Amino acid sequence: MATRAEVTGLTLRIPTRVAGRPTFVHAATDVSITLAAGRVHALVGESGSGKSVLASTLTGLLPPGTRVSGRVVVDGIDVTPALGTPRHRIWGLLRGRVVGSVAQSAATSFTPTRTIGSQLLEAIEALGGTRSVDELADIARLPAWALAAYPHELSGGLVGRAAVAAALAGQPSIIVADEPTASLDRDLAGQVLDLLRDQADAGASVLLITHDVAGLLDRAVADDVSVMYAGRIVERGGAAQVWDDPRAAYTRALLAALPRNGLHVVPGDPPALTDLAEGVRFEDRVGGAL
Ligand SMILES: Nc1ncnc2c1ncn2[C@@H]1O[C@H](COP(=O)(O)OP(=O)(O)OP(=O)(O)O)[C@@H](O)[C@H]1O
Repeated sequence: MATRAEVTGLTLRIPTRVAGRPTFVHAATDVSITLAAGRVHALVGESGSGKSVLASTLTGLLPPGTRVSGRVVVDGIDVTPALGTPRHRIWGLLRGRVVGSVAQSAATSFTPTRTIGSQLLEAIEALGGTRSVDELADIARLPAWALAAYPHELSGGLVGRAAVAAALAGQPSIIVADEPTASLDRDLAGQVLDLLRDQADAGASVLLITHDVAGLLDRAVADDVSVMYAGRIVERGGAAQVWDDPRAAYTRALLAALPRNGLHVVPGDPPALTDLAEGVRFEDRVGGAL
């Protein structure tokens, strides 16, 4: 199975200020993750655990001044030296063409005053894609009338599918989808997840960032799962193993919070990632509640 992207021992510290005092957000600590051809890798964890920042290393969009150690290889290219330089020419070659992004908020990723079809055409031309707008629409199961529509005329599900179509305009081999189902109901979310699954089945490597564990389970969409807590990967493995036999207390807590498992809300609050103590663990958060 070909490796499409590999993150190894990645630590990210984002400069920020708390009460006027300069400090760092511990967004990622010693993170390793592998994206392989033909597979959907789900990255799950509560809000603020560092999932989006980690994903932005694949597109070179880290916050300015982020301190980086570790290694990121995309499509065989070691992009580590370019991680802090969003305008580095390597990102112009990779963004959209090798790494396609499905935005967190699909609706706002389109210009409101232009039709979906014209924006897809523009993306294809800008990225030198060889698929036509109709082909993209076909892959994303967008009806023909949706191409002539303005973004606000489409339902959430259709905008979600249009966002997947846009991400595919440059025929990327890696697709990063950051909460692509965030504002969708269960059926519509399922349609978007199915599209991403189709892309993996056609050979792409998909990084699917979500806190919707129920949606992942319903569609059996993921092959691999990494669970992130406070900037660290606390569990990784094949989806069946992680869901059926979770090793980490945090994974068990996420699963117990699902309605089907009794809706046991994850106890306590996620830690702030500023001035995070070294080696902070979920077990410390819940104390004797486990
Ligand atoms: N530009 C930035 N400057 C300072 N801190 C940032 C910046 N971007 C993200 N962070 C911080 O990095 C940490 C991780 O954020 P991130 O968005 O990656 O979490 P997440 O797991 O994706 O959560 P969500 O699902 O809410 O997006 C948070 O503490 C966030 O406040």
